[in-house]
Amino acid sequence: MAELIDGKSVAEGVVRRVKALTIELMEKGAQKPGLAVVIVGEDPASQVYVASKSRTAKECGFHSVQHTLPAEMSEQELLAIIGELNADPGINGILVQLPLPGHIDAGKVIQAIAPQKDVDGFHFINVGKLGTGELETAFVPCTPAGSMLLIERVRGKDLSGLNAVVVGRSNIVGKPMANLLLAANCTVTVAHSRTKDLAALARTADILVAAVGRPEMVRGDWVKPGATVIDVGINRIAAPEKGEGKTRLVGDVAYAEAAKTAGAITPVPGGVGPMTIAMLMANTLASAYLAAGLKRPSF
Ligand SMILES: Nc1nc(=O)c2c([nH]1)NC[C@@H]1CN(c3ccc(C(=O)N[C@@H](CCC(=O)O)C(=O)O)cc3)C=[N+]21
Repeated sequence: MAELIDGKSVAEGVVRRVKALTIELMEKGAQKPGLAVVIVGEDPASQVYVASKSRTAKECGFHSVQHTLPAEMSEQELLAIIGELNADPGINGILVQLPLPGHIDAGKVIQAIAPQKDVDGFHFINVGKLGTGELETAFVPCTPAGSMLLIERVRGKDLSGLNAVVVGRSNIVGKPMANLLLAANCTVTVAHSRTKDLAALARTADILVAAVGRPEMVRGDWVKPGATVIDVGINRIAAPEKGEGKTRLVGDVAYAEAAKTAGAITPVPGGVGPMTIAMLMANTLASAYLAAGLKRPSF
């Protein structure tokens, strides 16, 4: 049976360290790290995540502001708010919750965020830094950054020569994940919906990352014995066994099957999800350290 990778507990450790480093920063005379979370519209799932981000920011000792804006607001109004946050010296990190309503160009909004406050790591400057290995000053997207910390817990920091297969090629997870694994000396393959014989490819992976958004797509017989399996998916599916109208969360990996063969595997919930929020705090802290002219702490 695979080792269960406890993302919740690793995330709690990251938050504890952020909290301690926030105190150290303030002892040096700098101001509190400030995080602004912007949410447009009333999507209930988004509301839950945003509330959790604001709560964790407070727990870290941050200055935390939340802008909850009406779904009908114009792109221009949103860009004006981003401009104000860019200019506000009390704010080190800006996160605009995605998805945005259809009449707002998300790409335009993301590129309007000052790169040094882009704690999601979605701005071209940060994408380019990750792609060229400028990891000292890049902001790395939170989900792949958190996944990488979990992989390092199992396999150490140098992943030289390991085969990594990333299933999914999104800008938010798959591509940055592939770049991080490459920077750690893995041999990386990025698979997607057009990949031929995905199961056979997955079976070559010492590190298998599933980030496709398809419930339980990765089956037990896709997993190489001893592999480290990172399940990025969070899918809510019907759970009639729990009662009529009930739902449950599952990942992109069929957990019970995969856990028989894997060496280590992340659960859903309690795996990558909590790490995403913890790394948002770590990125905001890093931004505050850099703004104060200090070396950014590593995680
Ligand atoms: N600009 C932007 N940045 C994001 O990072 C971002 C976003 N937009 N939009 C939405 C997604 C989603 N996301 C999650 C964060 C934590 C959990 C999490 O903590 N999940 C828990 C449980 C969740 C539950 O019970 O519903 C877990 O996996 O254990 C999930 C999802 C960040 N996102």
